[in-house]
Amino acid sequence: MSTLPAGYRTVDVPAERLAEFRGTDQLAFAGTPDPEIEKLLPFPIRQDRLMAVEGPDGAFAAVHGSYDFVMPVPGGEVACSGLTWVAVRPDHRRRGLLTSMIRTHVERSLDRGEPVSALFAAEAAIYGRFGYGSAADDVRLTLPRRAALRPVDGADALTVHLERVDQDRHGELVEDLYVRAGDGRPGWMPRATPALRARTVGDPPAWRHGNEPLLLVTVRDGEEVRGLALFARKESWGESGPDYTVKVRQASALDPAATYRLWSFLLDLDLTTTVETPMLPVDDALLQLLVTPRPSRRRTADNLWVRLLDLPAALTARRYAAPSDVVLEVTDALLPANAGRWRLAVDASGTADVSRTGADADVRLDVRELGALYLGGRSATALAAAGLVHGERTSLDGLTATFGSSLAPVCPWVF
Ligand SMILES: CC(=O)SCCNC(=O)CCNC(=O)[C@H](O)C(C)(C)COP(=O)(O)OP(=O)(O)OC[C@H]1O[C@@H](n2cnc3c(N)ncnc32)[C@H](O)[C@@H]1OP(=O)(O)O
Repeated sequence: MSTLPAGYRTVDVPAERLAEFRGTDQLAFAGTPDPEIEKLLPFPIRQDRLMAVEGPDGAFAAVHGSYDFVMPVPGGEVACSGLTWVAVRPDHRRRGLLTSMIRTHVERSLDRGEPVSALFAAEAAIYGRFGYGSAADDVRLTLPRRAALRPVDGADALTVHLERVDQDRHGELVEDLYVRAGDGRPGWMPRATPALRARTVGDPPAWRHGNEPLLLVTVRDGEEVRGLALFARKESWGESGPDYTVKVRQASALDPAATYRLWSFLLDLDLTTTVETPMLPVDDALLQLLVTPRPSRRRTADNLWVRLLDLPAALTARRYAAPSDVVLEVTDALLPANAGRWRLAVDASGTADVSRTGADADVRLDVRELGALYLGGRSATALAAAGLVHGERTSLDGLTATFGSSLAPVCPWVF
């Protein structure tokens, strides 16, 4: 059902209108057209997953797209429609164009058999109204040079190698280490296409903001790469000498020794005084290794927002941490098929059976909060303390235990 004002219509985006799609996005985000970026980095979204809204003059007034991710979830994975490139021209905003695009997005995602959608929110206040719940946080640390790490056996035997990043040669290696280091962590989206991998290692001059060209450091056990980081230094000279900053784009390690070796290299580069980490999960090994876990600066932010589109398919796609037999009463203003009472029966193996029931509800919540719980990074008990979930304390604690994940969810790159 369209909510568009008169004169507007939803349209596909043919190849010949890709420049107009980009231009609409740039108008909304104050972006600058850059042919060099377009040459170096192929457009990352499949043509058939781009949509636009035409205004009364026939030009694009709003656009959006989605990635076809396979998102890790606790104990499994799920087809996930990664909403992105959402943009409404400033001269067409607050007329319901986003609201209409969200309807298009959820309908098309469901038609493709994608039970879940996820996104990064440009502004955190936008997406809750559409049933997206804040499902993960990330932390970024600013660390002083030589921040000490607790020692790890075996780290001294590892070697480090430094080279400039080569976009053509290094994409596969960087992605391979990234996926293996993720180790099934919920939300850890793979960069499955060549276009996304190109962005991971891409280094167009317009992205550098005064940094040197991107570097790759690998940590090796003999010839085997056990860890790597993408980073660049920013030159700066103060009154008392060099004051460079190390900006780390990605850091991936396969074991504690490689983690130690990688970060001890990044934390003690000559001429530098400050190291900025990439987005890290809230339980990242670096946070455990720091002798003084009080960085110069620690910023915690909302990471993935998750929306259940097909409730039973989404809930059965993941495994659960504890057996359960609970009745959930769910509200969903946008997708009534998800609303009502559902029995979530989890067996000893963590496998769920989800079915409609007429039984009394143990826990009442909106689909937004179910999305927040989905990746295992939120507590039903804590959400209830904020008045967002309702039920007896034993039911809430049980739900918290059932939905929990041993690894905190995060996606360490923005899509
Ligand atoms: C996943 C991503 O791609 S995130 C990127 C989102 N894009 C941007 O931030 C780019 C700049 N901004 C824009 O393009 C637009 O202003 C958008 C997409 C944020 C909103 O588009 P609009 O067409 O104006 O939204 P629409 O008119 O459908 O508003 C729906 C509701 O959301 C609210 N809303 C919209 N944007 C915001 C916001 N930034 N903060 C808080 N509320 C918002 C509206 O007030 C409205 O509320 P109501 O239903 O109570 O009246």
